[in-house]
Amino acid sequence: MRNKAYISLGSNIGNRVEYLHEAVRMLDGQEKIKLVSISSIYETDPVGYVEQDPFLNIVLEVRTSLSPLDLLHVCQSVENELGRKRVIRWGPRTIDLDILLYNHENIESEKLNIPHPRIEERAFVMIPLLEIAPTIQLPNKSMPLIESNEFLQGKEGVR
Ligand SMILES: Nc1nc2nc(S)n(CCO)c2c(=O)[nH]1
Repeated sequence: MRNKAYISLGSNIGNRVEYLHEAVRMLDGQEKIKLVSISSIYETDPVGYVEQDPFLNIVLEVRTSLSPLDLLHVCQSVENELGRKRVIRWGPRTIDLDILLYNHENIESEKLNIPHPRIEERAFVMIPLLEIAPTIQLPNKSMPLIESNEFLQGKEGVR
């Protein structure tokens, strides 16, 4: 399995830890996906639609022989299996899986944008990602994320 991908998982309804564990078990159970690393679980305030409960977030590193689109389909089937109902866009969800990175590829399509467009604005993504991949560098960037991201450098808002 020569492809490396990073996946962000979040849950803010019900037994959040169990939903995360079950989603990880389902991903790792796929023959074409191998779990390599899993971050700590972070409790995070909701961003986007803020009238909802806090999330638990993790980031995984996986190896896979699946194409980005097929990996997306697997993530979507895990969401459906665990009862994700898109009642309110950006609203509460039992489980949410977002593909953050796939090798060093840039993918822009209707169904899939990689790197995930909001990686650099979301501490709930960057902190667990950097925990498991401290030297990660986003495609088309000349520096590692930890150096290039203003948010992480504490410069955000300082002009
Ligand atoms: N803290 C936090 N806020 C979020 N807002 C949305 S939408 N989501 C779902 C992922 O896009 C989250 C999340 O996973 N964590």
